[in-house]
Amino acid sequence: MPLLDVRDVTVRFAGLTALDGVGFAVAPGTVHAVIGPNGAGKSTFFNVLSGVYKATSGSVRLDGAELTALPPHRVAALGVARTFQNIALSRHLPVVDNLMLGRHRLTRAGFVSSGLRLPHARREWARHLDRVTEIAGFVGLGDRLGTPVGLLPYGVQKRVELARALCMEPRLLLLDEPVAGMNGGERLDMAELIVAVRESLGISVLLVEHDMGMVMRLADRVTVLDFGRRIADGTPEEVQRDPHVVRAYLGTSPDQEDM
Ligand SMILES: Nc1ncnc2c1ncn2[C@@H]1O[C@H](COP(=O)(O)OP(=O)(O)OP(=O)(O)O)[C@@H](O)[C@H]1O
Repeated sequence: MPLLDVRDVTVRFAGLTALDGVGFAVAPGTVHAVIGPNGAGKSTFFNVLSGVYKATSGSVRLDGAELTALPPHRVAALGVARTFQNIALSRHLPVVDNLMLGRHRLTRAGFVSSGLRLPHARREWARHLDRVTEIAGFVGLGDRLGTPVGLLPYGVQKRVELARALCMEPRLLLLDEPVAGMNGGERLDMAELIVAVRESLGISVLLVEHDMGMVMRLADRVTVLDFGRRIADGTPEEVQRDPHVVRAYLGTSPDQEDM
């Protein structure tokens, strides 16, 4: 059974069909990319998956559970965590606080609101801090826990965002343009980290990305959207050869073009 099963999803905004009957499946333990030219519907799709937009019709299931009508916090509780195109972190807070906020939905005592007055809240906080420290080490932020996020280089901030999503202990991680705005070295580091997330943690990754080199290297499977429709779905090699895809990208070969 696929981890994520997307069927016939349509999203209409007053007069405009942003997604038109899109379907595909994400297998457990894989990296799956969604690509497409500007305006193809990729962000809309991510917003449907994370509960920010409601699909006009169609269904999205995670391990059989229907996500389609759920608000974002319920989708997150079922195990879908996401990062954003533009960094969405508290810049003045240290890395550790940003990561602890990522754990909030997992807390029973609600250590943030209880202000650590109760012993069981303090114990729970310590347990979460251990796990946050472990995750920070995993993404290479072990020595940055006390640094305010705003003082970190851009590429490192993107890692903090990914770490915060991991702190939610997701089964599926949605990455919205994880290497946008990064330099070459930062891109390679991020690619390595995404592979590690899949291989060491066994978490499935669904990413939207414009950097074709990255997509072709990383993804096990690629779904291509154009004008809200799915025009191709397959391995990176299959998709690169697909004439619909080549045409959608204005006749250029996808592996030659940073779209
Ligand atoms: N909230 C909204 N209200 C109205 N139209 C919207 C809304 N969000 C997206 N759209 C429209 O839906 C279409 C798909 O947009 P979307 O942002 O999903 O594409 P995209 O593939 O993510 O593009 P890009 O690569 O430029 O980020 C576009 O025509 C866009 O203008």
